[in-house]
Amino acid sequence: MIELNSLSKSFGSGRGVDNLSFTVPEGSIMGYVGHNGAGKTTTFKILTGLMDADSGSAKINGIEVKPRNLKKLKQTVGYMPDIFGVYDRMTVWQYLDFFGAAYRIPRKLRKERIVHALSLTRSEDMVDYQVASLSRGMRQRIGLAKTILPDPKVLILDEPAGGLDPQARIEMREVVCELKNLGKTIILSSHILPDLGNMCDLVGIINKGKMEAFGKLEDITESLTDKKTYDIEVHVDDLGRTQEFLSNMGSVKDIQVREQEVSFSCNKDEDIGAKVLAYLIENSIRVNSFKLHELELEEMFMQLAAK
Ligand SMILES: Nc1ncnc2c1ncn2[C@@H]1O[C@H](COP(=O)(O)OP(=O)(O)OP(=O)(O)O)[C@@H](O)[C@H]1O
Repeated sequence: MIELNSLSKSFGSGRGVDNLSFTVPEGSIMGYVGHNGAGKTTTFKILTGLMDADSGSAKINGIEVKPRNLKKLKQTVGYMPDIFGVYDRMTVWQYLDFFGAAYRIPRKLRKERIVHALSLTRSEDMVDYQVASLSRGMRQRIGLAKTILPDPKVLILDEPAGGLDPQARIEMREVVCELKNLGKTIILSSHILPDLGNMCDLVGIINKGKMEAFGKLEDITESLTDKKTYDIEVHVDDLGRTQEFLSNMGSVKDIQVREQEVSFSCNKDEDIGAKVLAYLIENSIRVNSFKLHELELEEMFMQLAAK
């Protein structure tokens, strides 16, 4: 479990983080979302003991984040920074073996751990590759393999999918979900917002050092909207009539027409979707699809960041 309690850090005139409090239960994934400079890396550096907070406190699996607990924290937390050094002249195996030794994993156990880390990150094929020759996606996977070598219970991953193409992002997401299935507690930051929506149990949206929203994605979405929006796809010849019917219905507002789609909104508490659909069908409108518009993480983020 990761617990932050009124954590603050400022850099002179710089912002850092301001009064952050949140809890990530054991075995869950939290997605940490924010623009560049929002305060994600600062949070991570404080949690991993690389930087001291000005005030507030934090605990990871019951261990207080304090300089005197640094050794215990290192055994509990694996941190993958957004930019990490790779030792270009080594092969992947040498690289992992080097870090395994640095983590003081006994030589006998090291081989087994490296094989396991390579298998979890689907990097077995790369063992003999020179680190210098790896693509960005491969490097990220090797970086993650290195992070999980000492088998930490908690993982803090700064932009693990940063700069990856869509296929590599999907693979990274699958690897992270597998780590969760092994019982790890994970915080990861990302700018790839839709990816986070699918995999995270909790989402935190940070803006200018302050947590603007934290919780389950559905709950954040719910709290952000005071209206419901429906998207209706109709036959192209029925667009005009659909618009006309909708504008004659009470409670319907914000009607918009785009290509083959018409959207409209109503108050959050009003349940008029079924009524509108029945009305359109009774009037021979050829409805291809009729659905409630889910607020995308991206849209939500833009709303909060615009504050
Ligand atoms: N060492 C430092 N000295 C001065 N200001 C800093 C320092 N580290 C961070 N900051 C400032 O604190 C704020 C938060 O930075 P941080 O790196 O935590 O953001 P971030 O959300 O991780 O951004 P990115 O996505 O670009 O990594 C920024 O305004 C940054 O300029």
